[in-house]
Amino acid sequence: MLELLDSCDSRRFRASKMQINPSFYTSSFMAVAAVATASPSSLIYTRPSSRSGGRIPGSARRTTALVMAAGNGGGRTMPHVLTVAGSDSGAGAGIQADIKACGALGAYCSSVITAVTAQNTVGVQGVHPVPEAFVAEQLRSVLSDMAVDVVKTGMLPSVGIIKVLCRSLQEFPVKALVVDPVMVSTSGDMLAGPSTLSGYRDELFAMADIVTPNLKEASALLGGMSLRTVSDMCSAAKSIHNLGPRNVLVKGGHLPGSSEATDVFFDGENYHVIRGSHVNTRNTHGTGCTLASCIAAELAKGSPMLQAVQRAKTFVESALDYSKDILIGNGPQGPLDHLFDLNTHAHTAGARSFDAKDLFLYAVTDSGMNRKWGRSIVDAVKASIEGGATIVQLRDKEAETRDFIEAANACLEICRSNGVPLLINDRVDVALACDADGVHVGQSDMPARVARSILGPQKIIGVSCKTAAQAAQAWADGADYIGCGGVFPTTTKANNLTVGLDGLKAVCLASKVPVVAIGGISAANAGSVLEISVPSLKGVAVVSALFDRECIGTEARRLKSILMDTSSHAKLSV
Ligand SMILES: Nc1ncnc2c1ncn2[C@@H]1O[C@H](COP(=O)(O)OP(=O)(O)O)[C@@H](O)[C@H]1O
Ligand SMILES: Cc1ncc(COP(=O)(O)O)c(N)n1
Repeated sequence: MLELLDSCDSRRFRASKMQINPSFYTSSFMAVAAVATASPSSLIYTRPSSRSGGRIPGSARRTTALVMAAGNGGGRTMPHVLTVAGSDSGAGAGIQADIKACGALGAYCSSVITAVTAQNTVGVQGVHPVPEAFVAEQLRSVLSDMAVDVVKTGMLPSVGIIKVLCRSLQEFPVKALVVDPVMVSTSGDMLAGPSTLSGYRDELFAMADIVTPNLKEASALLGGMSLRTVSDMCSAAKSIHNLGPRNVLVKGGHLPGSSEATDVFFDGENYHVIRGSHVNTRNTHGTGCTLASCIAAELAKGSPMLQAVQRAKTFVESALDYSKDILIGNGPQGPLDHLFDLNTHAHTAGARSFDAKDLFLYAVTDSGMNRKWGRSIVDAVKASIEGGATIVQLRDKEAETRDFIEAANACLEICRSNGVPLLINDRVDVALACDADGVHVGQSDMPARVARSILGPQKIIGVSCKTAAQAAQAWADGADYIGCGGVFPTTTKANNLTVGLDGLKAVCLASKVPVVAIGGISAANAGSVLEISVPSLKGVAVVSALFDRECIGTEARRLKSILMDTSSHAKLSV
């Protein structure tokens, strides 16, 4: 019983972070409650209905899975995206792109195939839709067995298939639905007939958390409206929003005469013009599928919607840039290399998985502050992640080693289940003992070079630096990032020299590794820090602005939104 309620709580924790589709949680909670009050054996031995072809019917199957998972002590779950889309034999778009994109972002991707296409870099040579009943059967197979977080749709070749999908989603609610209304391929070939427009408008959009049409698709959905400018894209986003989805992203990859790749995001209240650099390449086949899959993967990982969209956009831009010279096929539209990150490091055996974006909102704990507010380190870390912290560092200069390891293990569990790295301040032994993601060392702690030789190539190492020379040394010693500060005066660290915004800027300009700013940073000045606008500055680290506050979650949310606003307005590369 306790385990069941625990798992329910952690799901609700993620739900509140995503702020989408609460019905999923209601139904999961009810399923858990039903299991908790029923005899487990009566559920495990539910007789399969003949209509379901010998399988256990959906809802009972789901509750059975919960019982079994709880009975097994609960395994490690993964963020899970189900893509419902067409197969592209050339593997640049469709199901194949979706699986690669989700994999690259750390999400598991199951697939329901709606059509098989014969396709390559020249165009689409043939389309073979899968019968509706078999699409329904695939949906039931996946949704009745696996805890899918997010469903992402691609090519839905007929209204019948759209209706089948809607019925499945009503039977098996998920946390979020991402709809990419695929109609025409980059090569100009039709992938879904005009009759699907009514299916999207009348059935699927009302269930969607986000819809991601390109310019042609947005125009078709709006009866042929002409879309030539960003302002047209905003009007289109609003009109499509009126059709029912919670959010709309109109993609401007094909905006005529633009030197930027500009998309418009509309959440029903605010417009966000998301600008990216236009990559000059023939390899743009599958960008739309990739973008929607990345949004789905980020949502499954717990990101809020706007952040998911921004991360997806950055991923597509990086993939395009990395793949711009790749030669696959002889036609005009080549594919992307979704696994560019893996392939960039493929030559470095055991490459570590540090992502500089994780430095965005860096929470550094303080044992004294937690004592003062009467909360445990675990509760403090949990609240900071709930509020949006992207990396956590445990800093405790007083704890007994045994207590420190115990606390680190408990925090690691929370961090891992939320995809947030956990670093240990100074104590390389504690990091090794609990297999944390890495350490952060100061100038008088163990030298980074020694820490690297002890921890090996895969762990993350950060070093505190105040000068360009220290930053150069940290890089030479194998550091992954540096923390630069104190930027502003602070009471957290005695006798800490303040470098100011100018000192921070000088270090950022000199550093060959990503930088996080630290020292006296709070909601009042975080924006001014990011505004120094040096590409190596990836985020801010905060101590008292989170942990010396009554409500850590609220403060983290406030800081995160300030950072996101500043970075999107100033078009910073954080
Ligand atoms: N050449 C490019 N350089 C940079 N970003 C691009 C380029 N082409 C498309 N994008 C981006 O890729 C994403 C998919 O857009 P788009 O190509 O318009 O969709 P689709 O593949 O559905 O036609 C968008 O975020 C868009 O801005
Ligand atoms: C099976 C399938 N699904 C989607 C697309 C759209 O991708 P793109 O617009 O890049 O051609 C495609 N070409 N094939």
